[in-house]
Amino acid sequence: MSTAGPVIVITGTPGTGKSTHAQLLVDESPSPLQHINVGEWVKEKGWYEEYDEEWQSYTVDEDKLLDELEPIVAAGGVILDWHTCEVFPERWADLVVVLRCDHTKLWERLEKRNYSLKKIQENNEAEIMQVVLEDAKASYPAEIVVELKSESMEDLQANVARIVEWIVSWKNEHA
Ligand SMILES: Nc1ncnc2c1ncn2[C@@H]1O[C@H](COP(=O)(O)OP(=O)(O)O)[C@@H](O)[C@H]1O
Repeated sequence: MSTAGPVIVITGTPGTGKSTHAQLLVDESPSPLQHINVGEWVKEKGWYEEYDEEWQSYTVDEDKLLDELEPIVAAGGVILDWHTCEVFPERWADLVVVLRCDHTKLWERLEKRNYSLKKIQENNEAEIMQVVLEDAKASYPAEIVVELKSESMEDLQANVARIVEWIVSWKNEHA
């Protein structure tokens, strides 16, 4: 939506590697990208209605979130890193990357985060049921949704290289 740079949504079940990918992409991108860790921003900026003790998560104030992010997204050159993507208006995204991970590996990653068993199970099940992928497909045109495996460092490197290539062609098209 802007010629300054594309808007890349990186989504996936918690622990699939969104922030790791976003950080490497910021380093390797041919044009400047701002990494917005939406979950962190929600917490830091108070864009939530309440904290849900049972699920150890924040109930996001979606109107506030969208109002605040709109001008930042409109300026372009951002990575929106969040475990859900159907909240964002379709027009925002130029590319939607959905990271996937084998559920055994994902379980180990989430255990290391000291998540409650309930939260680990919920996320693991969501990954097996490919909830985020289905939501992404339902929310955006098929041609901008890309599913990428994130199980190893090789996957990480290859995924970031592929997204960098995509950015180069996006820049050429929008020059
Ligand atoms: N492709 C990958 N290969 C190996 N480990 C990974 C990969 N992607 C992420 N990780 C590891 O998994 C954990 C969760 O990654 P993170 O980027 O924080 O996930 P998310 O942002 O999706 O919650 C981190 O310890 C990270 O180092």
